[in-house]
Parts: sequence; C-alpha cells; structure tokens
Amino acid sequence: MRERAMTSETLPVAAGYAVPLPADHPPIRNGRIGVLMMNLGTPEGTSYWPMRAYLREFLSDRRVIETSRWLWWPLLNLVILTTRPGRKGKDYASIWNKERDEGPLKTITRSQTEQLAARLAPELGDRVVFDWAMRYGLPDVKSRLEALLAQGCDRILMVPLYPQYAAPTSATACDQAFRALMTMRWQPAVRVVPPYHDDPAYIKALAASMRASLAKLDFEPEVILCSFHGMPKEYLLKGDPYHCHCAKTWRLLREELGFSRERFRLTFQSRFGPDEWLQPYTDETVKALAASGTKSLAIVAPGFSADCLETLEELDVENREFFMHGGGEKFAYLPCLNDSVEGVDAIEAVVRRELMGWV
Ligand SMILES: C=CC1=C(C)c2cc3[nH]c(cc4nc(cc5[nH]c(cc1n2)c(C)c5CCC(=O)O)C(CCC(=O)O)=C4C)c(C)c3C=C
Ligand SMILES: [Fe+2]
Ligand SMILES: [Fe+2]
Repeated sequence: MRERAMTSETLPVAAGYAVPLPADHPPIRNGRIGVLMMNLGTPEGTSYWPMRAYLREFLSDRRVIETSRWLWWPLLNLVILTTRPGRKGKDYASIWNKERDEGPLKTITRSQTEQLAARLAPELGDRVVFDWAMRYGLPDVKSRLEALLAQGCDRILMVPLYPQYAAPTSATACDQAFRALMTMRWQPAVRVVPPYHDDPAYIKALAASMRASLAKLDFEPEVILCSFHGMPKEYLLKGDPYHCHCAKTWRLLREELGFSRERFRLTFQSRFGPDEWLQPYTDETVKALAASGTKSLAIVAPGFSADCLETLEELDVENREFFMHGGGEKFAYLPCLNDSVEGVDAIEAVVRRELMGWV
C-alpha cells in the first residue's frame, strides 16, 4: 500500500490524476479561494457575564495592553472586570440590535460580507467563498477558517476591516488567524489585505458618504471633527504607524472635500486608563469648542468600517451631551461607511485588487 501510494494509479483525482482514490484515502477538497472579513468583535450579550467574558478576552490581549503582566493581571481581574462590565453593558444595551440580539458591529460586518459576495458571485461563481469572523467573541477566526478549508479553499485572503493599520487591531486579527494555521496539517496559502487608509476608492467613498450626510442636515456645521479611535502615545513612539495612517486619511479627505484645517479637525477618542494617548482628544476638543462659542458641530469617524459602541454611544450620545451642555446648539454625528453602497464599493475595490493573480 505504501508503494502504491507513490504511483499515479492511487493519486487523487482532485490533484489532477484521473484515477479513483483508494478507499482509505482522506477526502481531497481544494481549488477554491476563501475571503475572510475580520473585525474586532462584540459581546454575546449586555449583562454582566457576557460583558465580562468579552472584556476579559479583549483586555488580556498583549497586542492591546502592553503593560507588564504582573501589574496588569491584578488590576484587570480585581478592579476592571468587576466594574466595567456593568457600566459598559448599559452602554451596549442602548445600541443593541434587539431583532438579531447582537451588537451592531456584527450585523454590519455580516451585511458587508453578504453584499460583497453578491456583487462578485456573477463574475467569480462559487470558486470564491466569502465569510466573516470576529477577533474577540463569535464567530471566531479559527472556526471560520476551518469552515473555509472544509469547503475546499486552499487559498485565503484575510481582510482586516481596519483602513488604518494598528498592532492592537490589524496585527492581532492576523495573529489569531496564524495561530489557527499553526494547527493545520494542510495549510492554505494566505494573503493579508494591506491597510487602505490612502486608497482613492476609500477616500472617495468617505467623501461621498459625508457629502450625503451633510446635505441631509438642516444646518451647516461650523466645525467637523474627524475622530479616530486612540491608542497609547507610547505605541506610536515604539513604531506603530497608526497615527500617520490616520493623519493621512484626514488630509486626503480634507483635500477631497475642500475643507480648511480649522473647519475639519483631526482628533482621537476612546482613551482608556491614565497613560497619555494620541492627542488632541475628541472629548476635550468638543468641550473646548463649546466653551469658546462654537454653536454647531459635526463628528465623523472614518477609521471605523462599521458603526459600533465607540461611535453610536461615545460620539453620538456622550460627546453630543458634552457639546449641548457646554453651550452648543446644533450637533450631528455622521455615520460610518457601514454596508452602504459607497462602503461596499471601497471594500470591493480593495478585495478585487488583492485577489489579482488568484482569480
Ligand atoms: C485599552 C486599549 C485599547 C486600545 C489600544 C484600542 C485600540 C483600538 N480599538 C479600535 C476599535 C474598537 N474598539 C472598540 C471597543 C473597545 N476598545 C477598547 C480598548 C482599546 N482599544 C475597549 C476596552 C473596548 C470595549 C468597550 C469598552 O469597554 O470601552 C470597538 C467597538 C466594539 C463594539 O462592539 O462596538 C472598536 C470598533 C481601534 C480601531 C483601535 C486602534 C488603535
Ligand atoms: Fe478599542
Ligand atoms: Fe504620525
């Protein structure tokens, strides 16, 4: 049998040999391409235990928190995971998709994937399989990769849905995929979509989406904040290109829209803990603008491919309150690209380019 396995008589049909497989040969599934869309994740529910499980997984990730384990472990387990799940659970409850019983990030990522698949199916047929996964929580990256392999994908395009590269987002999503690949005997060929912060398709999509949202307002905002999720300043100093990617997106978008630097300002939100994060901070800028007499303000968050807690609650609820209570009169939050036509256009352009040579 060992000798026969070396001859063309027993080689698998799928490998190009038109002969039947021996009875004990494992099934051969190959020849397809998988596209795996990956986003951050969201809790499975808004009550204490699912919130705690989500935050525990997220905040135990060394790509996210680089503090020494000896200092971080007691702080996380004895302080943060006792108080934060309750507080943040209430915030999640206020934005929850009750129909599907899930966070909006999941609903939107699923829809983006389905729409992309529907657009490309007429051209690519069933040769390319689309799926989506979350770095933290469910559906997890390992199980979705395994599902793609089971469908015959021997090439995988990984799509971290972060236009700006950051180690705490893009790199950790890929780490999770590579950890899964380490366990596979028949490992697929993989490609990773690079950051698309300066891709003309992305900038044009953002500009079109912003123009449409601004046109719907009954006022013209004096100032528009271009707010990105922050990160500790130390990560920038250690070489993370995230800050530069955000600044470039902001500049290109400003040029595309013809706005001045005074009217369209770059800020960073979602600060966590006592360390210095990327500045200027969104919330402090909002308060300062209100205090200095700005009456109308809009905020857009181009770094988030899908609306989520950090936009729907932090920007649209919390920062709205800061502005209105500080003396502002008109406030608007401009939605993310999400599963809009423009949003899927941008993802499609990037995915098509990165599939070149494979399809
Ligand atoms: C504490 C460190 C954190 C770093 C660094 C960080 C970077 C980072 N995050 C995003 C995108 C998202 N973050 C989201 C939620 C969120 N982020 C952190 C912490 C860090 N993020 C926490 C603890 C949470 C959970 C909510 C909370 O407890 O405050 C989300 C939203 C998820 C959702 O379900 O809605 C996104 C998206 C980026 C782009 C980024 C880059 C530097
Ligand atoms: Fe975050
Ligand atoms: Fe920079």
